[in-house]
Amino acid sequence: MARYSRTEGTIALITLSNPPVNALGAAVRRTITDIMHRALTDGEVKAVVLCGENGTFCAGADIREFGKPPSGPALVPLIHDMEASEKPVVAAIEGVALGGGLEIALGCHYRIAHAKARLGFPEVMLGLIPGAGGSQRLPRLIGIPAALELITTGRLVSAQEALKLGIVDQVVDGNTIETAVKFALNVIGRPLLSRRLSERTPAFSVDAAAVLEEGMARVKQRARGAFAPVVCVQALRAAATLPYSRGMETEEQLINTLIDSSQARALQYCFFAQRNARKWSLPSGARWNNSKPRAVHRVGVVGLGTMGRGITVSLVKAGISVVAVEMEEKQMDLGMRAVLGMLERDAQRRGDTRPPTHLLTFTLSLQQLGNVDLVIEAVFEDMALKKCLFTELCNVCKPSTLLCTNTSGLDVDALAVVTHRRSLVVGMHFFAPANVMKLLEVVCGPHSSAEAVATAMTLGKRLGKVGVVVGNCPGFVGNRMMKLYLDQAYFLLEEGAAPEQVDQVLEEFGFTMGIFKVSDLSGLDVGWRVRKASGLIGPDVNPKTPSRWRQGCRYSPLPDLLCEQGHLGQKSGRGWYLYETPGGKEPKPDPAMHRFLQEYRSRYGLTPRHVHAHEVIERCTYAMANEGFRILEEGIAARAEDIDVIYVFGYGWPRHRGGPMFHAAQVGLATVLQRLEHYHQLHPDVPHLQPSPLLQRLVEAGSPPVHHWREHVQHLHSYL
Ligand SMILES: CC(C)(COP(=O)(O)OP(=O)(O)OC[C@H]1O[C@@H](n2cnc3c(N)ncnc32)[C@H](O)[C@@H]1OP(=O)(O)O)[C@@H](O)C(=O)NCCC(=O)NCCSC(=O)CC(=O)CCCCCCCCCCCCC(=O)O
Ligand SMILES: NC(=O)C1=CN([C@@H]2O[C@H](COP(=O)(O)OP(=O)(O)OC[C@H]3O[C@@H](n4cnc5c(N)ncnc54)[C@H](O)[C@@H]3O)[C@@H](O)[C@H]2O)C=CC1
Repeated sequence: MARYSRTEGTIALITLSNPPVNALGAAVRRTITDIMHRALTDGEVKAVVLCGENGTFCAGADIREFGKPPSGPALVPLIHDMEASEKPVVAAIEGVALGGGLEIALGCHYRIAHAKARLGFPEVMLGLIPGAGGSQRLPRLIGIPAALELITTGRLVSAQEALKLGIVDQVVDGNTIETAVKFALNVIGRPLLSRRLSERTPAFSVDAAAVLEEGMARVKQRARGAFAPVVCVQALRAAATLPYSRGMETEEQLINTLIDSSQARALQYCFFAQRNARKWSLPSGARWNNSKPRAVHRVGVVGLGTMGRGITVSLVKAGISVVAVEMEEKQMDLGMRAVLGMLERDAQRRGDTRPPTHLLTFTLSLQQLGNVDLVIEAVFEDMALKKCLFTELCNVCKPSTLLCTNTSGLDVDALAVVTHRRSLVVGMHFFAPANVMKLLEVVCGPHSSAEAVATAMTLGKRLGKVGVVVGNCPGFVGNRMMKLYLDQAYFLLEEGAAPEQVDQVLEEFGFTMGIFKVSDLSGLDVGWRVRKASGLIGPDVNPKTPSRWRQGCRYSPLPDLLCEQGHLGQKSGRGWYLYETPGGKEPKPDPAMHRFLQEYRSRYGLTPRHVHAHEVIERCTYAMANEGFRILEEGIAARAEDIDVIYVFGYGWPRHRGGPMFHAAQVGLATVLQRLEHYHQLHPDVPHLQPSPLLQRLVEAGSPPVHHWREHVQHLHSYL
């Protein structure tokens, strides 16, 4: 919990000890409070050094305790007593000093940090503000503008940046604790008044008022409905305008508005869901912690289009050699320029003079893949083409090479069976732009070996991705749910809504972008090709089939009609919205689209009605969650948390709403069930609105918490 020892005769050394990150659980707070008191009252002790065990100072509050009844002493009195002491207290910061950990360090009179340490207030990412004086002390130390930026974004700073900002007094490369002890010996007896941050007054100028006002406007715009960033600005305003003691009262009032909020719960859920996603397991019993990944030094990327380029950039940035293969000269040239441009811009941003281009080889010949450890295929979404390629790759690559596909929804097993190395085939489904988006679905089929899954997950981690292992089915998890979301959005247009109305509601809910803007951005032709390939449109459709009916259920031909007219989205200057030029980025509501929708509705005898915002949200999000329950039941996702991680990191789902499954739980499963029943009654030709059996069973079981849903899956399936 925390250890007390004496060194150099007069120095008390207090070591936090709560692996893995020395989080400040109740027991730790109790111990540290007791031993700090002992150190501060022991006449023989002249100074105190506070450090953490195993190279980590402290990652802040124990997040697992949030939401439970409070126990143990609070941090505020401990920090206050420490700061008020006449004995110098020195923080020796290694690893991280985050949240409550940094608040303790700010209560110390001096801070010495190791060169590799990182410091920050990530509370906002958990739906909170620094609640143990951090919002009042940091601005007194580094000024309002810098504190505003750090607290509202949760950004961590390096030791070097912390030194520049004035958060730490010294950065060391060697032994931090020894340096801190020497430092403490040196400062014994010096006056401490100016070292007590609570005694300082932040200069509140007209400038600071403007900074806070601008900060509030910026934060509100970026927050997408999240409360915590806004409350952070309010806390900083208190720091700037009130004496310290009143500022502390305000901080307490403000954190109390957040601590039990549904947003804080959702964000804290996301924190653990993201970490739990790494803990995959397969039906064979293979797991993340008993499966050895293969070493990957050299990767082949086949296809240098939109996805191949981003994947190549991610790999090179992680220091991995890439052999990029295209099928024709012109595409290779375009791809090569795009990749080099992205790397150049990235190097400039980071202040590097040269991008790591020595890691790149561009070629038109698959033969150059003989020596790669892993291939990522990113050619057109065409099964016949991919099968040919996999057969060829099998002949060209060494027998141990893993063959991965970036398909967005095709059958990974069907590709595995054309190879002589089925166990070495997995999906590595990146999201566009692949060098930016964090999500990686690792698609595991019945043949995929644990080693292949472990290698793909480990490679994803090296690339800075959040990997989630999913089973193989059309669209996997993300795109399978996305299809139903899109269907609902099209149906809402048929029934009377406009694209910009649907998007506005979704953006107010917190999505990064409305679904129609996303569709314009990705290109309407992407889905068009998929629908053609799956026989929903094209020559295979019986000419007697009604236009709004396919495969036994309601179908909307709206996107097909737009594609036929060449309205493909941003790239063609027109899609669901109008753009100034082809390639334009600014969507404008399109009067021609409104006329088109009117004509469409009258052609099919649809009477338009006013669609309420709550209906947009309910139909889109409950349809997604309902499919999520089916996905869980089929074992395509192992946990509801995994589905949520996929939506938060790959589809712009608002993190402060936790993901579609968590959202359903927060709304109440009984309500979701009842609303789905209602919508299904109104639209019996839309089978996916029919409540899934798992949802019904969960409601019958009294709506258990998300972590217990898996226990209600009737037949644990063989996928995951
Ligand atoms: C620390 C990291 C940067 C490490 O990253 P990495 O090396 O990549 O490892 P991870 O896989 O992320 O983590 C390893 C392992 O540790 C677990 N873990 C990490 N951090 C925490 C944590 N803070 N609490 C619990 N567990 C943690 C993680 O889950 C992993 O576990 P595993 O999956 O089982 O392996 C990185 O982890 C990170 O960024 N962590 C989060 C840091 C963070 O957000 N800190 C801020 C926390 S909030 C805070 O500190 C606020 C306060 O302290 C203010 C206190 C007042 C607020 C009032 C609250 C009321 C509480 C009740 C009593 C009142 C007490 C009082 O008033 O004082
Ligand atoms: N675009 C997107 O948003 C996403 C696409 N995907 C998937 O990624 C894959 C690639 O998609 P995009 O990059 O969008 O396609 P794209 O059309 O932009 O690029 C495909 C590239 O593959 C090249 N190619 C085709 N056959 C080849 C061959 N035999 N050998 C070498 N190169 C060949 C083409 O010349 C082209 O440059 C598809 O399977 C797609 O479903 C996955 C996630 C998102």
